[in-house]
Amino acid sequence: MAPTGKDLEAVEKNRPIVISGPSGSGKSTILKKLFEEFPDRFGFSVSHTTRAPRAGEVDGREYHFTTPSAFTALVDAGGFIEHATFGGNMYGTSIQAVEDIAKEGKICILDIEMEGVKQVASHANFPRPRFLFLQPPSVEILEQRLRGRATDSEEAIQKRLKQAEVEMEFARSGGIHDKIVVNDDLDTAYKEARDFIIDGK
Ligand SMILES: Nc1ncnc2c1ncn2[C@@H]1O[C@H](COP(=O)(O)OP(=O)(O)OP(=O)(O)O)[C@@H](O)[C@H]1O
Repeated sequence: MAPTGKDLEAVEKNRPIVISGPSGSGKSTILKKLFEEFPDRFGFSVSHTTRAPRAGEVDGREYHFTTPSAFTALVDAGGFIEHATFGGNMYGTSIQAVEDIAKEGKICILDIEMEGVKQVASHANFPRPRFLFLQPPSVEILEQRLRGRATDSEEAIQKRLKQAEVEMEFARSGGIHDKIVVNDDLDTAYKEARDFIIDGK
């Protein structure tokens, strides 16, 4: 569905924030603190996916569950700000889903990976969000944190570290991000991220 002028006005008023950064850089940790401090100010958009719902998942809550043909039709109609295929399933953030958050008077937070960031930044008619990049202090510290999190296999950790180098180079040279926050001391990084998100500083 094409965006309506009125809904995009709401998006322009409550400009979404794109947060990106290597896996393990601390995006979830920072966002958790932000939502604790400001419980009503932000929202996550509901993504579309072609994967089957898992037990307990509700259409329109965890995801908008969609057939591949409906998904492709929405891609062709320019209805996504970003989309990608992972593990054989399509995922995407629709313009409508972001507008739904903005219409509630909330700022939509988009936690997306590098290819998605490029798509959002180059979208033809979606108002430009504000882009925040969260950077680990070093690849060595990132490795320690990924190991400390204990959620990934050795193979996954190596893959994430390699990808982290690519993403950090992209942030340095891409010219997209409005703010880069180095997540060394958590409280300091949180304050910097919050100042950017809340006050635009
Ligand atoms: N400033 C910090 N100092 C020490 N540990 C931290 C800091 N920030 C985050 N961590 C820890 O690093 C690990 C990775 O953080 P987190 O899961 O928030 O990363 P993420 O960017 O959301 O990763 P993913 O993209 O894989 O979801 C977690 O165990 C978290 O507790």
